[in-house]
Amino acid sequence: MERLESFGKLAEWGSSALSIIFRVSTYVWRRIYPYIEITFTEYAGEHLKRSEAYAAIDAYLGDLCRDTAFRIRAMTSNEGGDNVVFSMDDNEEIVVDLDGVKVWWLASKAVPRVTSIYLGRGAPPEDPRYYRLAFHHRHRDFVVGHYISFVLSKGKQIAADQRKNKLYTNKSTIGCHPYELRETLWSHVPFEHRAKFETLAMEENKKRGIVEDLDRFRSNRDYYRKLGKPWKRGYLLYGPPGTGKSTMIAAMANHLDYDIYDLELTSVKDNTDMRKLLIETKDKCIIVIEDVDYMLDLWNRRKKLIEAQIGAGKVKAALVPKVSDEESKVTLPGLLNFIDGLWTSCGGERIIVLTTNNYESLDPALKRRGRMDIHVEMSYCSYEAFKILAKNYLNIDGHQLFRKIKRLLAENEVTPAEVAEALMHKSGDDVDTQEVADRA
Ligand SMILES: Nc1ncnc2c1ncn2[C@@H]1O[C@H](COP(=O)(O)OP(=O)(O)OP(=O)(O)O)[C@@H](O)[C@H]1O
Repeated sequence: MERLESFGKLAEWGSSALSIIFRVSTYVWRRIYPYIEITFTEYAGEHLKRSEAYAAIDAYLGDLCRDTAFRIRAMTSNEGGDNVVFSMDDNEEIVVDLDGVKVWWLASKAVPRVTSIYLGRGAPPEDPRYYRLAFHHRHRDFVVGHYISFVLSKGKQIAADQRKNKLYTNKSTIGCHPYELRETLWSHVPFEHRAKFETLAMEENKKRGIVEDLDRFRSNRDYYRKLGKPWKRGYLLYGPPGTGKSTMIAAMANHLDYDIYDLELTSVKDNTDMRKLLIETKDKCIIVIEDVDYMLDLWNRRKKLIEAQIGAGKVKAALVPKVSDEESKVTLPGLLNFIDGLWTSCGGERIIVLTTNNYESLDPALKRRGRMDIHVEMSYCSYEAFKILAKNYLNIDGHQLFRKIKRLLAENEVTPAEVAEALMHKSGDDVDTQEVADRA
């Protein structure tokens, strides 16, 4: 017993002695080498939120880890699987030599004093990880004035290069018990569509107008804030099948570097679930509802049927047959509310795109400006659009047959999809103009 006690005391003295040695050596080290230390926990750059600044530093340091292989501790593969993302491990240190200016980066983690279990919903607790940057005080101006902003912009660029946009689709909520526990209402895959505005077959001035509108929208955060309006924009794309509506959405997402949420309305149980889906979307995204006329058509037919039954005295209003549990009960007012109601103010930088093959049949309430700000007609293939497709598929700017094709396109209605198909796997010498015309 006595032995144990003396052993305990010895251990206690040992740890106090170690702590004193550590403090003295730190003090002496600081006297010899007076350095400044910045802790990046609450850092926010001029135009960056805390999380964005942290992500940028993370990416910058991860990239440095890539060059110094012996420092790689944590490796995570992103969802594409073909791009390995490196990051610093806790308590790991990286020394960066910037042409004679030495800086030390240290990754650390705040250990909570009290152990707690987080059971809440919504945002998880703050990330306890943080970075420390140390440097000699004579480099203060360089580090604070130049290096940090360099790290933020470089890190942002690296993160953008690494990041793959995602294509989300909603899981069906029809037939689910209201209390069924679900991790998320959306599932996603990497978005691989390579469509760009440059390769989109469309009149040049129309295309330029859309690109300028998107760029204006993206940079207008303060403008929307000043007006007190939700930072969102509605696009209505209409035209016959195969004129490039889906291709245009992909080009928009690639241009803005946004994720796509492809909302399948027929899988949404009711308006409440639609609101839940909206709340789960992240900022900087395009929410797409394709073939909205199909859904509206369903509602109209259901409404007419019920009205006819009431009119014929077959049923009383109170006894209107219930919609089957297998069908979506989303309504037009629910959709309108989804697009511009209160719920859209829960996030920012969102674009809503509706597509339809039947513009005329759409309810005027859905088409009204302010709700759908930009209406874009995707039309049959013009000669100008054909030249873009010829460049895409055959890499040619002109050909002896172009004049004939111009005439044929003016006389026939051919979709860009049909032209694209005719040009596929052809070389510049065997373009079958008759095939283009035959498809009309
Ligand atoms: N304007 C276009 N520019 C370039 N390619 C196009 C264009 N329109 C169609 N295509 C080609 O045709 C294919 C089908 O087009 P897309 O799916 O974008 O048409 P859509 O209008 O969305 O059709 P739907 O109404 O049937 O959904 C695309 O994969 C693309 O290769």
